[in-house]
Amino acid sequence: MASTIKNLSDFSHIQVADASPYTFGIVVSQWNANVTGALLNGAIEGLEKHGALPENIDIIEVPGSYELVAGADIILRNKKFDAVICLGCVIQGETPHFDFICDAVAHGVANVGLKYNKPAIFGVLTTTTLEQATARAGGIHGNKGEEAAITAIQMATISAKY
Ligand SMILES: Nc1c(NC[C@H](O)[C@H](O)[C@H](O)CO)[nH]c(=O)[nH]c1=O
Ligand SMILES: CC(=O)[C@@H](O)COP(=O)(O)O
Repeated sequence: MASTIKNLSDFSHIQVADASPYTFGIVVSQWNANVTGALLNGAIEGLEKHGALPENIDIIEVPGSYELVAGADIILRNKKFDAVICLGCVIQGETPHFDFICDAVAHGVANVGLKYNKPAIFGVLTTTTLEQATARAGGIHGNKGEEAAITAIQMATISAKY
């Protein structure tokens, strides 16, 4: 398995840019709040560790991961963030509902970034178990929220150059 015993959030191999010039929007879903709360903490820590100013980080909550796209659209329509981070946790149940949500959110986040010409980062866990989710929200496999924050910084830096 690709992620077996690996910390997926190890960024020691890259030079992360200075985040202080940039503004960030974070949209976080309330479903599986224990997990998404840990993702949010990881994202905030990741941004501030690399210089992002607390006053340059706006956070909004939405009900579920499906609403992350609408939330990102709303904040991008009202404020020119340098990047938006979408954080959620979708855990598979008994029906294909999981597949529809994950597909809609993945494509929706990509499309909202293109719509506003801003980096929109997909920081959504899509797991078959709660244990897999917690392992990726500050557990043995790192923190997907921190990963999303680093990605947002790097993409905001690239976007600012072109
Ligand atoms: N089952 C999960 C959901 N379901 C709710 C949807 O995201 C959405 O809010 C609803 O379909 C109304 O539009 N959401 C998650 O974030 N995680 C889940 O595991
Ligand atoms: C991902 C979901 O919406 C999931 O929690 C729904 O569970 P189920 O497929 O058993 O209805």
